[in-house]
Amino acid sequence: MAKILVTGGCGYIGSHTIVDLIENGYEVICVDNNSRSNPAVLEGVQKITGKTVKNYKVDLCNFDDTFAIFQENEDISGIIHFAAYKAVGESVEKPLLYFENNLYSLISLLKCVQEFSIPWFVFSSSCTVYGEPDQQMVTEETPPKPAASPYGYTKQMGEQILGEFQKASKTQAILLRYFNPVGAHPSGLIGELPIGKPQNLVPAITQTAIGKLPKMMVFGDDYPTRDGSCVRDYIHVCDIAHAHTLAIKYLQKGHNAAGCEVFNLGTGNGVTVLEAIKAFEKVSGVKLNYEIGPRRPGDIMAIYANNDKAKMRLGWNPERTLEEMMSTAWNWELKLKQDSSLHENSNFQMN
Ligand SMILES: NC(=O)c1ccc[n+]([C@@H]2O[C@H](COP(=O)([O-])OP(=O)(O)OC[C@H]3O[C@@H](n4cnc5c(N)ncnc54)[C@H](O)[C@@H]3O)[C@@H](O)[C@H]2O)c1
Ligand SMILES: O=c1ccn([C@@H]2O[C@H](COP(=O)(O)OP(=O)(O)O[C@H]3O[C@H](CO)[C@@H](O)[C@H](O)[C@H]3O)[C@@H](O)[C@H]2O)c(=O)[nH]1
Repeated sequence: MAKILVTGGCGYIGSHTIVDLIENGYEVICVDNNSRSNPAVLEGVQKITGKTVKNYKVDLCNFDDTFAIFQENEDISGIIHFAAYKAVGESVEKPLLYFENNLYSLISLLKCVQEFSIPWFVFSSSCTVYGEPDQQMVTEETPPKPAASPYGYTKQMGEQILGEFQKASKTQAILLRYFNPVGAHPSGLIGELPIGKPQNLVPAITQTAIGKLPKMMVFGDDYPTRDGSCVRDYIHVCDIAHAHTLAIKYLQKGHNAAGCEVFNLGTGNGVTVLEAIKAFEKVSGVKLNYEIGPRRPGDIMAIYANNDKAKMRLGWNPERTLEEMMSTAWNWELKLKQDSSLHENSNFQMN
C-alpha cells in the first residue's frame, strides 16, 4: 500500500487522519516538530490502530532536515500537509511568526516534492478564505474575500502557492477547506489539546462544563440570525479525517483532472452558538454556566458549506451528528481529566 507522509500528524486533525489512513491500509510516516503538540498523541494512535507510527521531529522550515526525510523514504507517494500555526488572535499579534512558519514550511516541503517527484499533495485550508461571504452558504466557486487575519492570509497564500506550483509540476494537488472541526475519536484516546485558554467554541464548552473555566461567554446574541448568535458549520473531526483518505484515493485513481482541486468540508448545516450549547447540555446532562457577552471582533455572522462537490467527486458522506460531535468532545475532556500525561501539552508556550 502507498506510503503517505503526514505533516503535523501529532496535532488534532493530523492524528485523526493518521488513524483513518491506517484503517484504510495506508502506510504512514509523520513529521511534526511538536511545537504545538504532545508527541504522546502517537501512543493514542498506536492503541487505536495497533500500528506504531514513526515521527520525524523536524521543523519543516528547515529545508535540509526536511530533505533528509525524503532521502530516507524514497517511496513516499503522497503528502498530507497539516503542519501550521492556527491561532487567529496570536497571528494578529505576531504576523511575521505566522507568515514565516506557515509559508516557509510549505515552500520547503514543496521543494522536496519537486526534487523527489511526489505525485500527490493534500493541503489543509480553511473556510476562512471566504471571509465574510455575501451568501451564508458557500460553494468552492464563491470568490475569496480579504482574510480577517494574518493566519487567514497564510491559508489564501498557501492555496495560491500550491496552485502555481502545481501548474509547473506533475504533482496533483487537493485543497481541503475545513469548516469547524470539532469532537474527538470515539475511543477517547485522541482529541483536541488546546493551548492555554481555548479560543474555539467546543473546547470552551467542555472546559467550562468540567470546571477548568469558571464560565464561558457567548460572543453576541444580537446578530440577524434565528436566535441572535453566530452560525457555523461544525463537522466531526473523524469525518474530516476520512475526507483526507478519500482525497488520496481520488488522486491515486487519477481522477484529479483539474490538477489542483478545491473541496469544502462541512456538513452543509448551519448551527448557532446557542444551539451548539443546547446539544452539549442534552448529551452531557451538564447545565453550562454561560453568559451572553459582546460580539467578538472579527467574527463572521454566518457561514456554512455547500458540500455537494466533496460528496459527488470524493464520495464523502459526513455522517456524524451534532450530538456525536458533542458527546465525543465531552468523553475526551473526561479522559483528559484522568490522564495527566496529556495535560503536559501545556508544557510549551505560545512563541
Ligand atoms: N482546527 C481547526 O479548526 C482548523 C480549521 C481550518 C483549518 N485548519 C488547518 O488544519 C491544519 C491542522 O490543524 P489542527 O487543528 O490539527 O492544528 P494543530 O495545532 O493541532 O496541529 C498542527 C501541528 O503542526 C505542527 N507544526 C506546526 N508548525 C510546524 C513546523 N514548522 N514543522 C513541523 N511541525 C509543525 C504542530 O506541532 C502541531 O502538531 C492546520 O494547517 C490548520 O491551519 C484547522
Ligand atoms: O468562547 C467562545 C468561543 C467561540 N464562540 C463563538 O462560537 C463561534 C465559533 O467560534 P470558533 O470556534 O472560534 O470558530 P471560528 O470563529 O469559526 O474560527 C475557526 O474556524 C475557522 C474556519 O475553519 C478557522 O479558520 C479558525 O482558525 C478557527 O478558529 C463563533 O460565533 C464565536 O463567536 C463563543 O461564543 N464563545
